Amino acid sequence: MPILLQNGRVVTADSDGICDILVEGEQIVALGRHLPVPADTTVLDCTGKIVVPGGIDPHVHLEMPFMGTFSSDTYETGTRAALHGGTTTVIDFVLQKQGHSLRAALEEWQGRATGNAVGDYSFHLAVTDFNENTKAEIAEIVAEGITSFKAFMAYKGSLMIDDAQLIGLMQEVKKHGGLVTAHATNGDVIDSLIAQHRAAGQLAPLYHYLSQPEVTEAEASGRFADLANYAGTEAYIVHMTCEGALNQVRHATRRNQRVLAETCIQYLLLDASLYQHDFEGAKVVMSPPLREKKDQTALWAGLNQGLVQVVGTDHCPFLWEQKLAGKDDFSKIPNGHPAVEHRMELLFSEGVGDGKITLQRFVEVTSTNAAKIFGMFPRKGTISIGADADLVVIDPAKKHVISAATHHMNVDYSAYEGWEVTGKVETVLLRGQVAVAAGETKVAKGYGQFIKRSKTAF
Ligand SMILES: NC(=O)NCCC(=O)O
Ligand SMILES: [Zn+2]
Ligand SMILES: [Zn+2]
Repeated sequence: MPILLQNGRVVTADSDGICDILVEGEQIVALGRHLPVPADTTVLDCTGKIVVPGGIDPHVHLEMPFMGTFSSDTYETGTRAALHGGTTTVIDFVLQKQGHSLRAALEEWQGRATGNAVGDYSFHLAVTDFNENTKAEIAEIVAEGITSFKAFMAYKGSLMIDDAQLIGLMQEVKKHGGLVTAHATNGDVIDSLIAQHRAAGQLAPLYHYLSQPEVTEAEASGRFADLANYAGTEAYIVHMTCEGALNQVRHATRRNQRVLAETCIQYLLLDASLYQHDFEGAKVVMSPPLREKKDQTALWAGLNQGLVQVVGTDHCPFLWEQKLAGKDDFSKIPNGHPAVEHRMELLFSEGVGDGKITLQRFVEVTSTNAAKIFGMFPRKGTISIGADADLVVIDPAKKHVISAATHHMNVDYSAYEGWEVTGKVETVLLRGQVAVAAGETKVAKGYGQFIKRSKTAF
């Protein structure tokens, strides 16, 4: 049955105006003022509402085996929570196990996702062991629509690759038209600082933060950019937190190099003062850690300067009970925090509402740029005829309070507990189906599809 979204303020990365949107099947079939209403059409009155493209969060970890446990959102709970916050597509990281193949890891992740996802999803492939066998697998992975790869420059012994592997990965991925992304922090220096703090009996969450000073991220970001420049590849830095790392991107642009950057909602809104609160700080133990106010200012500016193209979440929730594994030693606290549900509402409220970014920038950094960078545009990331009808209707004036008691993520706390935000995701369409309306999920487990991506870069 067709759906007509009538009279909303429809905002894309390059347009903004009152418009009707007609949806038939999975796609948008017409756009315009006062569109005729075909028989049997469901009409959604969007007067006074803002309609934006479905959000894309290119950085999530669902049911990820990590630090001796699994992140607590499954494909079902995580993609459902994402939909409630207007994120219709997520890109998760498949992690190769060192000594094993990329294929084995991909099959493991497909087993968790297939038939379970509520919202759409895709995969990046994290190469944790680049060798001749892995190298030979890259071409077929790209051909299957997994066109982005990740290097961890930290987490030695489980995920980290060294610079020799990194340059090899860049060269191979380049051959096949893919994109290399990196968790760009200096793992060796971090491990050394962790060891120093532990030896001194400094075991509280604060020392997680102090083990990853800004220089560890700035140095690795610069090294990643330099190696990509040598290899002649584009580079994408995930979860950038600080001014020092951003300056490395700025430096790269001066030699006309394309280094793309993603920050995450928490780095724009939360800061390192949260680590002072004894073990409570474990809720926001993540890598890299939260930083300082001056870094938040630099990141907001980076969004407006076009140096930071994407706001993701690095959604990687752990239940409080899981966090307690590090009660007596910060290095055992599972790293990560929950955010996938609130990225868009938080950025709308604190970014657009507070005048830090425009509404069109909001659309770019929550959806369009990720669709372009990761090869999903114009199927995803915009509102145009022929695009997937992934649409988010926002009531811009509605206030609501974030709480673990009401969120949909499978985690028993929120870093944003009690925050009042202005602007509420009211209705969400995913591929032509109403997926969320008035706080209820309208699509079932299994509705979410794997999205095969093209090689198209930004
Ligand atoms: N970020 C984090 O703390 N956990 C997830 C793994 C990663 O992205 O580094
Ligand atoms: Zn990371
Ligand atoms: Zn991550």
